[in-house]
Amino acid sequence: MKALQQLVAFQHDSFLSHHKKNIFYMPSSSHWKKSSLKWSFPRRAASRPLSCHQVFEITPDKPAVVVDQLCKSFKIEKSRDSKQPSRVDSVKQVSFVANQGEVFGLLGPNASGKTTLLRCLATLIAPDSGSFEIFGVNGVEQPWLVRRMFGYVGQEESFDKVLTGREHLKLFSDLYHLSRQESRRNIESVIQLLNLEEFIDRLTGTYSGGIKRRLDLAIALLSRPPLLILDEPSVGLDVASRSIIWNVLQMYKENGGSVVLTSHYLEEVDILADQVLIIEKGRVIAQGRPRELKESLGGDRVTIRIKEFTPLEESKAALDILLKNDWVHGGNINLSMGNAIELIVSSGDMVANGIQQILRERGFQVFSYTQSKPSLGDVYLAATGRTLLEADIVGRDSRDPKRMKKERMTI
Ligand SMILES: Nc1ncnc2c1ncn2[C@@H]1O[C@H](COP(=O)(O)OP(=O)(O)OP(=O)(O)O)[C@@H](O)[C@H]1O
Repeated sequence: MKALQQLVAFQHDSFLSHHKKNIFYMPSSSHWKKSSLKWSFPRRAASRPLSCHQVFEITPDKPAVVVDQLCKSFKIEKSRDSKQPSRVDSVKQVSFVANQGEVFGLLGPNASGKTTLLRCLATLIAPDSGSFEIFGVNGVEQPWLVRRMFGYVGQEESFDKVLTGREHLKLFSDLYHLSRQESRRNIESVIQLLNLEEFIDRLTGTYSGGIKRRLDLAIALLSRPPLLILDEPSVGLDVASRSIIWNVLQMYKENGGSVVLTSHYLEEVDILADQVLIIEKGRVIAQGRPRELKESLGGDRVTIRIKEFTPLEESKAALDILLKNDWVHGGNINLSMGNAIELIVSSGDMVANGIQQILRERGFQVFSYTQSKPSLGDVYLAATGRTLLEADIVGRDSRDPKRMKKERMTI
């Protein structure tokens, strides 16, 4: 069923096989060198009206994605005596621009609206209001056209257990209307690229989560789209699969591809994304280049643990003492890190000695002390007053997995 949903989103595409005058991107890594696949992005003559089999031109002056004031809410089922509202506003007036040749990261805790936003972009659900463009084509007015421009990897599993990985790739290459030669060449290339040789002729029902995710990405890359839309591409993966996926995304970008991905891994967004949009409860709370966002906070970040697991009262008492110094600009207790004290302080080595001395004079031990430049986690904390992990726990509680699963099955 899930496979079918994904297939339906892509079955229109015969245009890819029509291009002969494409730009070719020759990959540089060893993966890509051994691969015969050249990354080719389709072109369109801008003056011509677009039709189902029209040739596209991805003009360099158009951003990959422009989202303008997008809103999406859902009706929720509830018990008669429930005091909850009957609708949930999943995405509230979100706007952003994702440039061509860049990775755009949507970062947010559970239930913040990331998947809903991506499903709107992937034309799987229609927004209630607002609009979006993909390479200059309006996705609300012409969803059948924008579907040809991206590969989509959703969060849910989308494989038929009784087919092998190779059979899935063949099925999708038929749905993309790739010529026999293109199909053979592209299938071999994506298998090599995602290191799938060992698994590709086994039934997908026997695959681990990491291999399934790699096959998902292989399918998304099969038609060589200029844009990838990826919902948490590395969630729950082992280190090896995660690094393969990260490498492939880096290469894809270096070769001119554009990516919009969601994540609630700060590290993933920091490593991969050129631009980041932080979203909470459906609203944009911060947006920019990761470095600029971090630098805008100023000062250093200090994390202190009084004990390995400090009682909350003890951490609070120590925090109160430290906040009295004018070189401490702010602080909080990180409950998800054993009640560690987190501070924003003036930069400099003197601070480290000062803090530890003050704590010892007041009878506190210092189990561990780290001082660093601000991270994306600090950007999130500064914008919301809580850590991403704390927000994740709250968000997880507000979800109704059964309802969401049912919804996804019926779209
Ligand atoms: N089909 C649906 N029906 C009702 N509510 C929904 C539906 N889809 C999403 N929601 C609600 O919208 C909010 C945002 O959900 P969404 O899945 O977009 O968040 P998310 O940031 O992707 O979360 P996660 O990281 O856990 O996947 C949640 O409160 C969720 O319960």
